[in-house]
Amino acid sequence: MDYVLQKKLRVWCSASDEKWELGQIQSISGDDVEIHLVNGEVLTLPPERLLPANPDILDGVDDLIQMSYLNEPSVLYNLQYRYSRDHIYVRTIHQALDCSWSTQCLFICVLLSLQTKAGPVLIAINPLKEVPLYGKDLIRKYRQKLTNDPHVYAIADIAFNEMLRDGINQSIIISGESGAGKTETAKIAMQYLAALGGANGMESEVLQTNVILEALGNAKTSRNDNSSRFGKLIEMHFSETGKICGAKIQTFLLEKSRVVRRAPGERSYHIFYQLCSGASPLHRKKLLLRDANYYNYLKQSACLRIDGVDDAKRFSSLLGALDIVQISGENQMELFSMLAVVLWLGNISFSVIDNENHVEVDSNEGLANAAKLLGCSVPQLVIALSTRKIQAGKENIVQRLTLTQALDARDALAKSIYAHLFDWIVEQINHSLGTGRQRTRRSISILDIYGFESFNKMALNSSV
Ligand SMILES: Nc1ncnc2c1ncn2[C@@H]1O[C@H](COP(=O)(O)OP(=O)(O)OP(=O)(O)O)[C@@H](O)[C@H]1O
Repeated sequence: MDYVLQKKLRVWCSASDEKWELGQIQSISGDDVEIHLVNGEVLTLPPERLLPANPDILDGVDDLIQMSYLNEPSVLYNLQYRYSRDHIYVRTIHQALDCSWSTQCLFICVLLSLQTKAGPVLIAINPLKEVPLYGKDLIRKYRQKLTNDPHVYAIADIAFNEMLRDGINQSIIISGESGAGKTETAKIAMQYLAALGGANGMESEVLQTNVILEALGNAKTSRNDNSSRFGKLIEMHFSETGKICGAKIQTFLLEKSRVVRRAPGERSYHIFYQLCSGASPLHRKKLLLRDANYYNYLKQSACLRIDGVDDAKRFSSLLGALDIVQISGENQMELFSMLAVVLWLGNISFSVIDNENHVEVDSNEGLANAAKLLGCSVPQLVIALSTRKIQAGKENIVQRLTLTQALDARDALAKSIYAHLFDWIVEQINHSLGTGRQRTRRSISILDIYGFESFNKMALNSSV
């Protein structure tokens, strides 16, 4: 900073705690530094409120390491400079990731290609609009090294080449706040790897898994219309020649409570709305299906639609993806009927029958349809939802549940069915993608998970 003061260079001024302003030092008198801001204002501040700014020749550099000063305002200015020109990617290295600014930038994803140590890092700022940065032509350019611009493709390319060259598995970690663009970024990386390793149709199977996982594991939240409510690790396996020969998906921490409860304005998992609006008349009849607004679990948060999203169309894409991933027609029907069970469970109600708040199950359509789809009798479901068995000595005593307990039991059953369904579909996908059949020791894993936004708590070297 002494040098900057001496030479009267450009500085960042922190006049208030929230905002940094760019200016040029005009004069120094004791502890007072007079700065002319870019907007014409003149400020007088002590040196500790100033940080050195980079010369304007470095405005918008595509690698943060090229910057002379790597302080918070300089980095944020660089990101904003590039972002306003639709350059949403910036390269850096993990040592340069300073938690003071990285946790403050809302829309940031970081990709790491790890071998035994942390590899290159890419910062992506969500454009929240279509940008002309993707597609076959660009994939070819990155593949043929015709461009060196920072990009997810470049990161995937490094991972791919290192895997092939050294025969060592690679990992790409994607981190960022909700809505930062993690899932989209993971898909872009997968598309690049699929284009490189495409051979026998396995690549389209791998890509279609996203459609299925998003239908079952994503939902509209207040921050993101397509928020992943689970974490996932996708392992793509390659042959010695770099062809995709299998994949394995691991999922973590599905938000089960969303099935039965959520904040107003948010939705449950997309698949429920897709099923209700897209199922064929035959499916509707078999599944005893009604419209989404008929189901308590869906209508409670007063949000049945997402602007610009056609749930029926998405359902037809889902059916296509289930076929491509080779989920049999029978298994698809099992999946849909269990989803219908969950919906009907939410319509089951209870009546208090005594002054101790004990209940009996109301005999309604929800009860009859849930029992029918579950393949049990109505009395069996009534017992399961309104009573519990307690062992007293050698005897089993059956106790009626109170209203709160019965509602909890019903919701717990719905959540448990959904969570098992989610795990089951992932198992089916893994089976179809040939997990474990070939151990090639060549894989690229892509981790897309929320909750790693705080880089000061994240040990990059140990997180894979
Ligand atoms: N590269 C991109 N180009 C265009 N739009 C994008 C891009 N990345 C993200 N988006 C937009 O931002 C939205 C949110 O992105 P995404 O769902 O990937 O965020 P996320 O970090 O995975 O959020 P969550 O943690 O809630 O799942 C996307 O639905 C898409 O509209």
